[in-house]
Amino acid sequence: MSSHRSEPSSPASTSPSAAPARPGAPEIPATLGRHGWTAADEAAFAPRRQAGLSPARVVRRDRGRCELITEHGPRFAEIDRAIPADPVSSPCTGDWVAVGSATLLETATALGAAVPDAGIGPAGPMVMEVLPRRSALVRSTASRRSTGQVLAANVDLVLVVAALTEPLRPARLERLVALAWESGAIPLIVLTKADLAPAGHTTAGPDPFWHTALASLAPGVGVRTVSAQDGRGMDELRDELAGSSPGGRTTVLVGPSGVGKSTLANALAGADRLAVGAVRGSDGKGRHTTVRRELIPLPSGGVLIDTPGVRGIGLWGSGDGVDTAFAEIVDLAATCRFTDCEHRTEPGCAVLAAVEDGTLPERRLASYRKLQRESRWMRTREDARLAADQRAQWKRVHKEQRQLYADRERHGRHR
Ligand SMILES: Nc1nc2c(ncn2[C@@H]2O[C@H](COP(=O)(O)OP(=O)(O)OP(=O)(O)O)[C@@H](O)[C@H]2O)c(=O)[nH]1
Ligand SMILES: [Zn+2]
Repeated sequence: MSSHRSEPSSPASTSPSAAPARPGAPEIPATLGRHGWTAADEAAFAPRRQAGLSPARVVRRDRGRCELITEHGPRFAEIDRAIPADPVSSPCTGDWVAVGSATLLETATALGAAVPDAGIGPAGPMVMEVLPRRSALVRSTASRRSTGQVLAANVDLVLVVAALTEPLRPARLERLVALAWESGAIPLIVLTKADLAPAGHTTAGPDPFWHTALASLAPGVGVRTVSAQDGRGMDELRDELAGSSPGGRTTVLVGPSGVGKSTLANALAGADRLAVGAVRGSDGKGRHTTVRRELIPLPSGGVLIDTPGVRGIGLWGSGDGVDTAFAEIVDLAATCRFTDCEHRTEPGCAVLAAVEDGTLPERRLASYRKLQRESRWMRTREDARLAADQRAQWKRVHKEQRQLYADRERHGRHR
């Protein structure tokens, strides 16, 4: 339902040649440049190139293989067995990977008769290495067997989406913002459906009530007010996503159902997102069927990652389930010598003893600590006095909101 009129032209997305680079900087393959690959990345990759590898970005992860954007366009690739298969180490959407060639025989063995149709070609690509991530959105799992699942990698910007037509939900927003910070990305709150919101929400910022509320629950976090319906705020948002660095930013959308994430993604991505079906490699050799676009280069610059897993991240639980999920550690901790034991260096620590004798996997303790940090952050935010202040604030905000809606209803839908 994109209704924006002007689509800022972007040389990076239309130029068939390599993206412009600083003098002396290595050339960047155009397809990769559109997906965020920079001259600095290329320079760092040089030794791997010399070893015959080439860079690619993971668009989608299927069970046994990946869909990649390579310098020759989209490709399916197998994953080398040397890469650990756990949900943290193995490639996920947004990862940059080093790709080598599998022999036809290996490919054929792995994929059977599907080889020619899958467009793998005579020597299909093989993901040999996941390059170091600069950020990772992780879904923590309560499962004892894993420490979490990486849902998206190398994300720069997390758009925490909320609709102005719904009451502000402080705890949820805080959790999503915390999650964004935790991932290594930068959160940006996007308030949608400004066309339906009370007067006072402008491109420059939300009305004073929301503004005060957001400033206290997400200090230092930018806020954008948009409407995909009438296009307001969209150009500013596009600029934000494009960023100022050559590769543009990689952005994800998070937030509950119905706040307008799909609508926003469509407005940002234009027709690109709707490209469903056969995609032909730029060399004309391979034919690929793209079921769903989950890593989308934006016409105005930057890359959008939009996967169902990422969208819903952080919407379950509230961080206080940590102790339930790690009940055995809580039990052990009850027998530590010191009641305020942090299980780090304290003498008589039952938790460390259990790690020592192998009954508690160290990984599990690390995971517990990570989640505890997150939930401690939440608790700080929920400090009693602050919470009371905030409650009063929300009451004012909601009252004001109701009043504005009521006025609007009375005076018709005009401003
Ligand atoms: N008036 C108005 N309606 C909007 C706007 N953005 C989204 N909507 C409507 O809000 C409803 C929900 O939007 P979606 O984009 O499907 O929301 P979503 O967050 O993607 O929801 P899920 O797909 O369930 O995650 C749809 O009916 C949209 O048409 C907006 O800016 N203005
Ligand atoms: Zn202890």
